[in-house]
Amino acid sequence: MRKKRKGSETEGFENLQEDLSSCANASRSSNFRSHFSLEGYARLKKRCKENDTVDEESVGSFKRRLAGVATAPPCGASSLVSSGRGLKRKIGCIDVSTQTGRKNKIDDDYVFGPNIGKGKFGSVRICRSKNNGIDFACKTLKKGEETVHREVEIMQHLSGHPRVVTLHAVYEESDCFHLVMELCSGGRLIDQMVKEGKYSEQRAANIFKDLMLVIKYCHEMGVVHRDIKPENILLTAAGKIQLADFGLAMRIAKGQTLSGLAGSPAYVAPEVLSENYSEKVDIWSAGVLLYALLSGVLPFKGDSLDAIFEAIKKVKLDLNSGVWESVSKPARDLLARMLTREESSRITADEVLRHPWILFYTDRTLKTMCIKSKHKNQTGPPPCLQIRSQIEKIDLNRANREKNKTTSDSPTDSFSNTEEEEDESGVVDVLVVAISNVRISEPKRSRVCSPTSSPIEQQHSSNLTTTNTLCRAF
Ligand SMILES: Nc1ncnc2c1ncn2[C@@H]1O[C@H](COP(=O)(O)OP(=O)(O)OP(=O)(O)O)[C@@H](O)[C@H]1O
Repeated sequence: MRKKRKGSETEGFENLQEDLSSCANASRSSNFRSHFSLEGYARLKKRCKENDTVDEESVGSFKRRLAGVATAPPCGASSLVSSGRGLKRKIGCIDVSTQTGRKNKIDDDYVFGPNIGKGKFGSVRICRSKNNGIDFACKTLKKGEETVHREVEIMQHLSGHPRVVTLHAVYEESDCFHLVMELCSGGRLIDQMVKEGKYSEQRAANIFKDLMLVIKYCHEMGVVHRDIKPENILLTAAGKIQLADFGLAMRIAKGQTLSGLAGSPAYVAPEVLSENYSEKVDIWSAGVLLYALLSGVLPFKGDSLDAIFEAIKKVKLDLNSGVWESVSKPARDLLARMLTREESSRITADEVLRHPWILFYTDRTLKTMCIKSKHKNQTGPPPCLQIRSQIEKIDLNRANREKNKTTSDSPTDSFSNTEEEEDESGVVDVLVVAISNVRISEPKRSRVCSPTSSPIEQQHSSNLTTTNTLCRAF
């Protein structure tokens, strides 16, 4: 039987109504806002319960809070720690880092600059090292909630991976922690998505592969992030992603399940709503993000939290019509495998990374094909170049179609189906060539959707035309 662990994340958020209205407002300016607090919802639910059973609930919630602390394995105790980088980081875990901080005050070592972000638990400011003049981001977390201690500990545990925001130092004061982190000066992925709209498949796949590599790393290190969303994906100056905000992250051992309501509504997995879940929730959330990258809209929408949750539990997505007609079948196949409601059938991070769509669209695969083709003494351009130029042509055609759609007032000016179908079959052909040129492990059939027909058909039916005023799309 799986052990259950309860987080304390159902505590501490007062402003559900404020969250709701700010989300509604945000959805007017940018139809991709989706991230009002799930904790607020939990709190509201809890408050209703409290009216009936005040004493019982307060004792219960206190116990749950304690359980959240007590069950998080201490540094170095996780059974899931793989060798290498993570292990090295774990040796210098929170105590050592905090001790270093205790010798000096943060003002001795850094000069504070402007605020660059504000989160639930504190602010983020730029700070410049007095020692070497390098700029960092300093997140100051007020003590009190045990989630704060957990965030510091988990960042220590994970820091060192190239796609996790690096934690350089922790300074502890009587009432707060200062986390000195690598500065991600490229902003947040969400802002880029809002600005640029939907992404080409190649671009989406390259961003997404990096995200899945870091999610896989977290899971191997026994950590569930629980809040995967583009707001928490930062970009370096070079445009590479960095996973940030481990404020809701939890340690999890193999076979354990978690039970606290945590996450951001539009991205939350259905099993979180039943309060019994595992690290697979991150795969679902990443699937929601992939859907948004490829289509420009969020899959699960509603005018209230309850409506969003109903959609997450019940709506069958249609990946066959509308915007999806110009998205390749392998991309839709991957999405269907990630947005599978049955947790045990949902693909793992490793399987996502071995999916043909990821393998095909990421540069490494194209390079591999180039190297292979060199050895084959073929005449004419190597297949990788043919494929690359085909992809570029397809992306260009799509971009042109989109441009024409937005600049034209007349519906008759839109591109014909024939053109879209050509692109579609082009992509499929390209993938067939690619797949035949590289060795690809198929995701284990037993772990993915039901065996009868295409998982895409089984998973989805049209509901995307419903108009919502909240969290519509971006
Ligand atoms: N390392 C960093 N480099 C640059 N900006 C950062 C960095 N870390 C955080 N920020 C900025 O500060 C904001 C808030 O940070 P973060 O999400 O970690 O805080 P939080 O309190 O957990 O937020 P939330 O309320 O969204 O959960 C981010 O959205 C981002 O804009």
